[in-house]
Amino acid sequence: MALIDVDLQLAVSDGQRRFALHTRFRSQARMVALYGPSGAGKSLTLQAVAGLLRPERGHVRIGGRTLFDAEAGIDLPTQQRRVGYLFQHYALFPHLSVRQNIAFGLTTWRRRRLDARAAQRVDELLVSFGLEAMADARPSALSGGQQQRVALARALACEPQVLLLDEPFAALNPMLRHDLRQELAAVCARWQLPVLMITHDVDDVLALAEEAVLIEQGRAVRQVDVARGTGVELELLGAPARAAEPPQAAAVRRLLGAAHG
Ligand SMILES: Nc1ncnc2c1ncn2[C@@H]1O[C@H](COP(=O)(O)OP(=O)(O)OP(=O)(O)O)[C@@H](O)[C@H]1O
Repeated sequence: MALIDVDLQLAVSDGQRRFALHTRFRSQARMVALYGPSGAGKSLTLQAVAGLLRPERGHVRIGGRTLFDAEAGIDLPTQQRRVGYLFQHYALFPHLSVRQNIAFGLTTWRRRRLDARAAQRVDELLVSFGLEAMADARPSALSGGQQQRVALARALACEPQVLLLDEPFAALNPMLRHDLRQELAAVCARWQLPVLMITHDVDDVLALAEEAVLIEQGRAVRQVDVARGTGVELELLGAPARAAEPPQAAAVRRLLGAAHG
């Protein structure tokens, strides 16, 4: 059984334009990158996995759990999907402290106080992300890297069974990216979660992902094994995998770079 098994069909429209999405891929890898040009449908895919968008057809299975299955009539609400979501630019609440940001998903509008177990979880996250000293600070007082850590801690607070990362490095300067890639890799290894990550940057793929799915014009077109530097055309699933020339990194760049001609 695949760790990540996604088959999504949906259409969105703003009244004038209609965008049809059909992304289908399966992976045994723990760290999968969704890569492709702007407007290709990467965020829509992630949103549908999280339950923020309802597909018309298809299914989402992660770690053996079915989150959505149109045919079987299964559509778990977002809160029950056990999904940790790291938004682009982190979407931290500026008026809340670091501690309150991390705790946010564990409270409700009616009940703002944490129970003892949830409070302990928040404390543990503050420690494991090295944020205790700034627990009462506002996000604006933190560096880009610290903000990313708060956002990751918040995504992990609900004890998710999958982590969805939307451009986790987009808000960072290139100097920080390198360090935070290492940090994110360590976090993912430590929490042993399947991760689906959107990126525009092939260096993110090379540094972090085991597999990358190339998304173009609303379709998952190619699945790339990063360690081997090989790819499979998804529209022709069942066809033999294409071998690419070494070195591995150059092959991955070429396979993914094909998105841009
Ligand atoms: N709610 C919506 N209503 C109408 N169209 C939408 C909606 N959300 C996204 N789209 C359109 O769907 C297409 C895919 O959007 P999506 O955000 O998934 O792209 P993306 O690959 O994540 O791009 P980027 O890398 O720039 O974030 C785009 O053309 C976008 O304009």
